[in-house]
Order: sequence, then C-alpha cells, then structure tokens
Amino acid sequence: TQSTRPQRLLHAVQKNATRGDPRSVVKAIDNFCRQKEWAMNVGDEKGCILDSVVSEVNPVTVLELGTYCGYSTVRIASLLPPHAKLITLEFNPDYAKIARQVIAWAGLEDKIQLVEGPSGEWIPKMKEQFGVKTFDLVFLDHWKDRYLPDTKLLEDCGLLRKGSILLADNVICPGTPDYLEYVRNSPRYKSQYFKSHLEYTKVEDGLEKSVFLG
Ligand SMILES: Nc1ncnc2c1ncn2CCOCCNC(=O)c1cc(-c2ccc(F)cc2)cc(O)c1O
Ligand SMILES: [Mg+2]
Repeated sequence: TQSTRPQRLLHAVQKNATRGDPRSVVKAIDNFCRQKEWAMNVGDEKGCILDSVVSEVNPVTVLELGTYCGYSTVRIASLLPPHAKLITLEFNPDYAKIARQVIAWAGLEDKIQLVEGPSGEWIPKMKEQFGVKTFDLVFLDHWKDRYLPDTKLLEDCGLLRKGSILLADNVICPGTPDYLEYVRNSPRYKSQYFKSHLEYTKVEDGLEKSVFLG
C-alpha cells in the first residue's frame, strides 16, 4: 500500500535526525520539504520569526492550534523553560499519529500534550481538563476560517490575560482576512505583521503577532 506524505516525512526524521535532538528533527523536516516534497510546516524562514517571538515571550503555557506533523510543536517546545507546557490540538487522527512519533523522536513528550479533536470543542474544556488558567502564547496554524471564531472563544472562556500573545501563521497565504481585520481594528489588541514567505516557496506570506490588552 502507498505511504502518505506525513509517513514519508516521519521516515526522513527517523533516518536523518538524532533521537533527543529537537533542532536536528526540525532540520531533517526542512531538508525533506525543500529537497523531496513540499509540506505545510511553518518552515525555516517563518520558523525563525516564531523562534524570536517564543524566546521574547518565554511562555509557561502555550496553545498550538493545528499540529500537522509536529514541526512547529517541536520547534516551540525546544525553546521552552523546563516546567513550561505546550498543548497542541490536531483534528486529523492520521496527522496526530505521525506527530506523536516526531515529538517522541525529538524527546519532547514531557513538555507536549497532543489532544485530538476540533478546536471549537476543546477550547471550552481547557480549564477543567488540563488545569489551564490562561495561555501566555497561542500559535494559530489550523483551518484558516477557524482563527477568528477560536480567538473569540479563547476570549469568552477567559483563557487570555493582559499581555497574552497570539501568533498566527498564513495570514496572507492561504490568508485569514476576517481574523486580520479583527485583530488589527479591535481596541483589545495591539497587532504587528512580520512579512515573510510561504514555507519553502517565494510566495508572500507572513505571521501576525497580536498582544491581548485585556
Ligand atoms: N484542532 C483543529 N481544529 C480545527 N481544524 C483543525 C485542527 N487541527 C487541524 N485542523 C485542520 C487543518 O489543519 C491544517 C491547517 N493548515 C493549513 O491548511 C495550511 C495550508 C497551507 C497551504 C496549502 C496549500 C497552498 F497552496 C498554500 C498554503 C500552508 C500552511 O502553512 C497551512 O498551515
Ligand atoms: Mg501554516
């Protein structure tokens, strides 16, 4: 039977990356996607912007929406302080299965909780299920038409505090126009655009960093 692209990406990690070395896992995925097959990881160019935001925020609680194969999950978790926790939501069980193995290869299972299911259902359960008070950082990288409703859900569930940071991938390509309009015009956010390119291509894309003002 034919393998899937996520399975081939996982094999590239197991073949080329060192167990327990998250940065080698990130590098192995980027090499696979540049040399063999494009895949929708945030990639290295936007990944460096992600790294700088994570290092600046130094978050203790992180939420990632959209795990895919775990590339940004591993990239973020590799920069977190020892007691910090990252919860990542993935809707697609096949992607989740691969992501668990990528996370294990990087040796980051203790920092990462991968939850399978739709963001709309899980966000309202965060407090009771995972003992989360508020998130210091949220990385949005799931369905582009879910960014806005899920941001409003995070607000309504009291999961954002004054100073919480939202970092959104793909605000240009594929694009999240309603989300951009909201965070750029709402008095409750201070927003900033980081121009970059769609992973592994020359197409314009970028990350939008928005600080929740409370
Ligand atoms: N827990 C959850 N709840 C709800 N929904 C969920 C979920 N978990 C996952 N999903 C479902 C969607 O997950 C994948 C979302 N990501 C993308 O679609 C994506 C697409 C491109 C792209 C593709 C083709 C082009 F030509 C140009 C660009 C690039 C990117 O960087 C992308 O991130
Ligand atoms: Mg993306």
